[in-house]
Amino acid sequence: MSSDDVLVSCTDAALTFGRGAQAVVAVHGADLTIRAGDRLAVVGPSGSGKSSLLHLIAGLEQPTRGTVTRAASLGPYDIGLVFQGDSLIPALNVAENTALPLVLTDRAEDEARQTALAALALVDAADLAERLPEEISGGQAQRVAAARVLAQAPRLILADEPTGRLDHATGARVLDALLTAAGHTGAALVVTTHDPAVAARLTVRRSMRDGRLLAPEEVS
Ligand SMILES: Nc1ncnc2c1ncn2[C@@H]1O[C@H](COP(=O)(O)OP(=O)(O)OP(=O)(O)O)[C@@H](O)[C@H]1O
Repeated sequence: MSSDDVLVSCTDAALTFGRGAQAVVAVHGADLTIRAGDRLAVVGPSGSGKSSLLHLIAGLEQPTRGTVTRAASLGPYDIGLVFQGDSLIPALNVAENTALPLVLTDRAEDEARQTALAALALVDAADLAERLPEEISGGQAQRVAAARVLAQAPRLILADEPTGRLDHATGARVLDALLTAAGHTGAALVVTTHDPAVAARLTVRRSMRDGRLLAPEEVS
């Protein structure tokens, strides 16, 4: 695989919150290369640093040591985020939220809506299209966030515990949808999870323990 395929590379990338006695090292020098088509699970218990690592990869946090380099060709809309917490815009309904990345990149409104509805159907959320975020549950919001990234068709999908608040069957469906979307576009997919069954669906697994990213465990 040529170096052209490298989307993000982390070299000894560390992230520390706070200073002195209060300092929390969320990520100790992590080395990681993400290439087009990669399917990576970052597995670890709560507090092990998985979200912090994703934030470094996404550029939402700057490393306090080491480097995180993103390919020059990777624009902001080439990275799709499915993150924990409220990421939907309260004043927009579910269909509008899902279509937002497309509208922001100047896609025609009709086309954006059709793409959004198709993406919502893929995660079994088509019936939520006209509801406002305050009218859906946390688990449903997680599915909508997944649909939004499917509609966006980015080159790198970063999903932070995308199945965390979902029952097993719905979680599997969301993961199916993310894998299908990544397969269609050749995007790289990075999923954090504490669930070994979710991790087993991805090609490479890396464990995090106390902020340390362990060596890759590749599976065929
Ligand atoms: N903004 C912050 N300020 C201070 N400490 C933080 C901050 N964000 C995370 N941390 C700390 O960094 C460590 C790693 O947190 P992180 O959220 O990355 O773990 P995680 O593995 O994603 O956990 P979870 O699965 O519960 O989301 C934890 O000790 C956490 O308390």
